[in-house]
Amino acid sequence: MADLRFDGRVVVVTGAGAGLGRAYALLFGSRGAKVVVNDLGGGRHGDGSSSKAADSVVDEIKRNGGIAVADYNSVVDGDKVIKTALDNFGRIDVLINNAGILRDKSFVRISDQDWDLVHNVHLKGSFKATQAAFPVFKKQGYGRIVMTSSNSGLYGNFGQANYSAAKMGLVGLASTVAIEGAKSNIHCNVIVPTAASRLTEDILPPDLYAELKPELIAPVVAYLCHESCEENGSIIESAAGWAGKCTIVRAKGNLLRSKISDIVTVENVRDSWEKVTDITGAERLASIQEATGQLMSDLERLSNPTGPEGGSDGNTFSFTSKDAILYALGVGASTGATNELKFLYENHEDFQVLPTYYVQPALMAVMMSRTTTDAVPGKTIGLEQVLHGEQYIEVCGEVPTEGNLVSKVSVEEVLDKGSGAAIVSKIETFNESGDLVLVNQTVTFAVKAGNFGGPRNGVKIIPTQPKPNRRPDASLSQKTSVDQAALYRLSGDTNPLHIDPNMAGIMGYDRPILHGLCSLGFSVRLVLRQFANNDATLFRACKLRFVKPVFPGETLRVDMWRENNRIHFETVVAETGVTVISGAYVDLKSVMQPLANKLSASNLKSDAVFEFIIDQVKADPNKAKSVGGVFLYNITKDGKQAKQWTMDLKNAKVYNGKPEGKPNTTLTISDEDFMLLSEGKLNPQTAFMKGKLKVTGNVMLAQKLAPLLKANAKL
Ligand SMILES: CCCCCCC[C@@H](O)CC(=O)SCCNC(=O)CCNC(=O)[C@H](O)C(C)(C)COP(=O)(O)OP(=O)(O)OC[C@H]1O[C@@H](n2cnc3c(N)ncnc32)[C@H](O)[C@@H]1OP(=O)(O)O
Repeated sequence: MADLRFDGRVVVVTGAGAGLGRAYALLFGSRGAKVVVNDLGGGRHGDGSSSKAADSVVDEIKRNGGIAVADYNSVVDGDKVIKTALDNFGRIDVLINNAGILRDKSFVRISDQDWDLVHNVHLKGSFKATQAAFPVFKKQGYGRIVMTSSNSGLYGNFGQANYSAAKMGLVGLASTVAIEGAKSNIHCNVIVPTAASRLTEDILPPDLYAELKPELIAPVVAYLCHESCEENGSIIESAAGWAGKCTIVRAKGNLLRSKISDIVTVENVRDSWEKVTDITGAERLASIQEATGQLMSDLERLSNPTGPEGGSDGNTFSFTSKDAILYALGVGASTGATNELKFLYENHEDFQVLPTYYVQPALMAVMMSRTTTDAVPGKTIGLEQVLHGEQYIEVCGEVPTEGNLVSKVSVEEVLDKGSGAAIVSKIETFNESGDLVLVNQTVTFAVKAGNFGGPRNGVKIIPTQPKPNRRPDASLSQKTSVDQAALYRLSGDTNPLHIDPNMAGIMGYDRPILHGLCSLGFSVRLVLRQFANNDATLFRACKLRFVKPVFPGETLRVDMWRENNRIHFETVVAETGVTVISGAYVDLKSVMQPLANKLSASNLKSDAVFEFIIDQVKADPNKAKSVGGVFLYNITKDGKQAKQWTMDLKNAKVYNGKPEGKPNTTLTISDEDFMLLSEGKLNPQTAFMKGKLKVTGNVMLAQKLAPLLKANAKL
């Protein structure tokens, strides 16, 4: 590989008259850089000044065929140092803040002057020079900065309180400069050298001192400043031909209270101290956002202390009909929609819980246990990095419409997906008699938790299924509300990602995203509407993958394909055309047949209440005068009694008598009668009997329908 060169680059090294600074300057000079050799030429305690030190290094560089100029300014006037570079070479690419002095004294003996001088040279000097160079770097979209810290700063050292404080200050300065510069390709790192220099000559033992040649550290600093080096915001320690990255780690720690309403007592702290200070499994946090995210995670856990870690009653999920109704509202059920009142009114003769509500006990159990957060080896997964990846739910027993359910969570496998980890959890849920009634499988996608060496493909994960290769058999759309997530979260998933713009920002979204389970609830409900006449008892199972986020306010279009009792579906955001749920299906116990099939002789002989869909008329938003509606009739086995009917007359206000229908089917009615129908003042059966509502086109439909309705009318 080619040598790493700095041709055309201008490098400023402060304190370059001797020691490390000199070694840096010589190395950069020998690699083609134009070097500004800054040195005030003072003593190591910050006294005096002379041009000698800088001049001799400049001479040395020149003797070796390099290009260099001397600068004698104090770094406290950092802008002047940078000006020297600009005046002589017209640019600056690299700044090494290296200048330093010592004023060692035991802590109580440090005078204000000792403190100020040390801080001025190390911390303020680095600030001034960097601040002067920064706009130039920003303008040219390139810059490399090195701050010089010390083990004395990282760990403390007797007699160096002023120096330690300044050196640790440089770490903070570099961390923020690194963040602010990143988008302009400005990198800022910290070097922690241990070298033989005039600052260390009487501190280190002589034989060790001899081994600590600055020339062994200079290549590390030079590499950090090369355009090919991507390191940014790091602390690199180097000495005697060794280098390693230093980092600050945080213990797993411990919650000091059980729930949000508790206070923290001194005794709580004492009792937790062992866990607070146990650094087993300690982690490096990548950013302040990660720290905030984990804090939010903890607050979440304190606010919902139902799990074993929260400290109360395991994975018991208690719910009433009110909770199920709140959920139904959260996933878009409406009293204005055909046959959905039963999901919203506890006194309805056929009150039902939407089957997807039964993912709630599973999700709550997963969120409240540590099984997911601790699933990836060597990492603790924070709430700020989890997305709902996939979901499977199967109703395998009698689930009550209110009561208690107990769930058991186990992690089945953890998949290494590169960009993240997919944590596959199985949740079995039991009713109060101990019978297994639900099986859920949740795939949690932990962003940036991949590459841990785990398997990529699972054996236990329930697979998604590709959609059939044809146009959808049916599509239904529904717009979510801008407050959809605000409403949905009241059902239990209070993850701030869905309501708090800050949390959304931490996860890289410009606004909060909708709960995956809310999109799932909308989608499955529309499948049930299309193929199960909204009968939740026909639901058996469902599987899907969340492939892209949904934002509250977007319209969900559910495209459906029927293959026997399996309804494949895909959910797309209508406004953008982006697929948000894929590989999905709902398995029904049986599918409500289209009218023509339903009217077959064998069905009529059935003892069961006979239900059928007369026809489905799709609303066409592009045609203001079309009508959307589902005509639903329930007729007893002998076909005599019309038990119930409903018309969904959405978009009907401008109806002109000729709605769009399925091919070959036209429903005809006058404007006036249509309005009466929509207001519930005219019964559809009466309308049909009186010839006010005509079904034409679909001959079979019309022919089979007429005698039935006539028979009813005679009653
Ligand atoms: C502890 C508490 C538990 C908490 C549970 C959840 C709590 C809730 O409050 C959280 C939510 O509701 S979040 C909202 C719903 N979810 C979403 O919006 C996620 C949408 N999906 C995405 O953005 C991407 O798929 C994304 C980001 C997930 C992946 O995208 P990429 O990183 O670009 O991955 P990609 O390159 O497409 O694929 C890489 C490998 O990963 C697999 N994969 C992709 N999406 C997946 C998904 N959704 N689930 C599972 N695996 C997924 C790919 O198949 C690929 O693997 P392979 O190459 O082996 O096929």
